[in-house]
Amino acid sequence: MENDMAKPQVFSIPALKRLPAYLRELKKLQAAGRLHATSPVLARALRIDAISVRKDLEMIGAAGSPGVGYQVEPLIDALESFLGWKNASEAFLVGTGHLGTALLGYRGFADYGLKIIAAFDKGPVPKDTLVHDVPVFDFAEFPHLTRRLQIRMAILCVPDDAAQEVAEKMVEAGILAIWNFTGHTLLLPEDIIRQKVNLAGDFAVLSVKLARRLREIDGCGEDKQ
Ligand SMILES: NC(=O)c1ccc[n+]([C@@H]2O[C@H](COP(=O)([O-])OP(=O)(O)OC[C@H]3O[C@@H](n4cnc5c(N)ncnc54)[C@H](O)[C@@H]3O)[C@@H](O)[C@H]2O)c1
Repeated sequence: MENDMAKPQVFSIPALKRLPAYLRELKKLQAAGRLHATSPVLARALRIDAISVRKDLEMIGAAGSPGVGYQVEPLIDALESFLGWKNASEAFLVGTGHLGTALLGYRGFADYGLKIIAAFDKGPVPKDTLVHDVPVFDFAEFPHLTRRLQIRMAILCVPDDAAQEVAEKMVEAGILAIWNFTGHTLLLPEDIIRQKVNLAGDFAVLSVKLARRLREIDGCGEDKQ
C-alpha cells in the first residue's frame, strides 16, 4: 500500500505567488481594526474570484466560517508560518552593482521575512564598506561566513558570465537556495533550490500583449472608418 506521508505535497505555483498579496491585504485589514475577512472581500482586493480565494487558503490549511469569513489574525499567522516568514530568513547577496545595490536598499524585503545580512563582491572590497547599511565583503570571505553564520539562502546579482562559477561556489559553501537575478540559467545539483527572476521574459510577455492590443485598437479603427 502506498504511504501517503511519503508523497510530496504539490502546490499550485500561481496560488503560492498570490500568498504575499493575501498577507498584504490582511495586514491592511488588521491595521484598520478588522477582525474578519470574507472571501469576496479578499477576492476583490486580489482581482480574482472568491472560489479561488477559498482554494488558495485551503492549501495552507485555513478554513473560513460561513457568513463570517476568516479570522484576520490567525490567518496572517497561518500564512506567515506556511511561507516560513515568521522568523526572518537570513540571506547573503553577491554582486553589489546596479541591481544588487537596488535590492540592498529595498526595505520591503523585511515584510517578506527576508533579511540580507551581508553582501559580497569581487575583491578587493575596502574594509568597512556598507551599502544601504549592509556590510560588504570580498567574495573570498563567502565560504567561511556562510558556514559560520549558517546561511542557507543567497541572492545572485553578478554579471551573467560570472553567474555559474559564483553559484557553484555558493553551493560548495553550503547554500541550499539561490534567488537568481542573472540572465544565466544555472546548472546545479538537483537538490539545490533555485528561483530565477526573469525580467526580460516578463517584459517580453508585456510587449507581445501590448503589440496584440495595439493591433486590436488599429483593427477597431479600421472597422469604424
Ligand atoms: N533578472 C533580470 O531580469 C535582470 C534584470 C536586470 C539585470 N539583471 C542581471 O543582474 C545581474 C547584475 O546586473 P547589474 O546591472 O547590477 O550589473 P553590474 O555590473 O552593475 O554589477 C555586477 C556586480 O557583480 C560583481 N561581480 C562580478 N563578478 C563577480 C564575482 N565573480 N564575484 C563576486 N562579484 C562579482 C561586480 O563587481 C559588480 O559589482 C546581471 O546578470 C544582469 O543580467 C537581471
